[in-house]
Amino acid sequence: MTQIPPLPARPEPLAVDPATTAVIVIDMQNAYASLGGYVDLAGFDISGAAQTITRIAKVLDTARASGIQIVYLQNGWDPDYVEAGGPGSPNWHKSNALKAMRQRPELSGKLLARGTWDYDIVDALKPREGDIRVAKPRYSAFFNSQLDSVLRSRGIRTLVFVGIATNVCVESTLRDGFHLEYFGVMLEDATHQLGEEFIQRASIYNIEKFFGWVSTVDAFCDWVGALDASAEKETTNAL
Ligand SMILES: NC(=O)N/C=C\C(=O)O
Repeated sequence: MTQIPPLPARPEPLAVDPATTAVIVIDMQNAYASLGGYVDLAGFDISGAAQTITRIAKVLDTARASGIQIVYLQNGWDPDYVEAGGPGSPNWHKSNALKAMRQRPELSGKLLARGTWDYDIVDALKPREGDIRVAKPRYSAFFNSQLDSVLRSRGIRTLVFVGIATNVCVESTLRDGFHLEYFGVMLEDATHQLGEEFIQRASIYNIEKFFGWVSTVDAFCDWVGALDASAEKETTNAL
């Protein structure tokens, strides 16, 4: 029986079984990754998003080809924003999408509402057959969502994170996953921050030091490729 090599990661290589691993795609929606989407309209620099999309596409192609489960998260609310909460919710006060719509009423109903272009996953990363989609109404994908039961019912133990934004929904979800006993690995070059570059480094530090492991797109894809090659060799030898 083939030994599964550990996934190269920082601060140390991590024992990962691809059969109990999911790639978690955080909020790769037009809102976060396209010009004219919510974060662009709210004044954030999204010039790094195009490169992030290309790298995520490589991770997803590799994962799909070797049967690793992919779970897409989609951030947002119903078209009437009931799920966003009213003034009694900190989300009403802190969500820059809700603030932008209050300041610019012409945007009302257009940002992060299910059924809008803003809410949709970007064209280059559309989910395929076999991928799972989970809706999330808050930064952490574990809150008020089906994520935990979707993962636990499939025996998933390791979460490989890609998506936007590193310092908000990616880090929030990885942290909550840690507290729920999931092993979280962030592919640093398949994520992008909201805010200045030092913010990305701060999240990487936090994850590496306290909440999980940090790896890269190439390291992950090479690791998957090596697993596939050794499984193929084993099959050939058994014939
Ligand atoms: N997907 C995210 O990280 N979102 C960050 C901010 C927001 O949704 O307002």
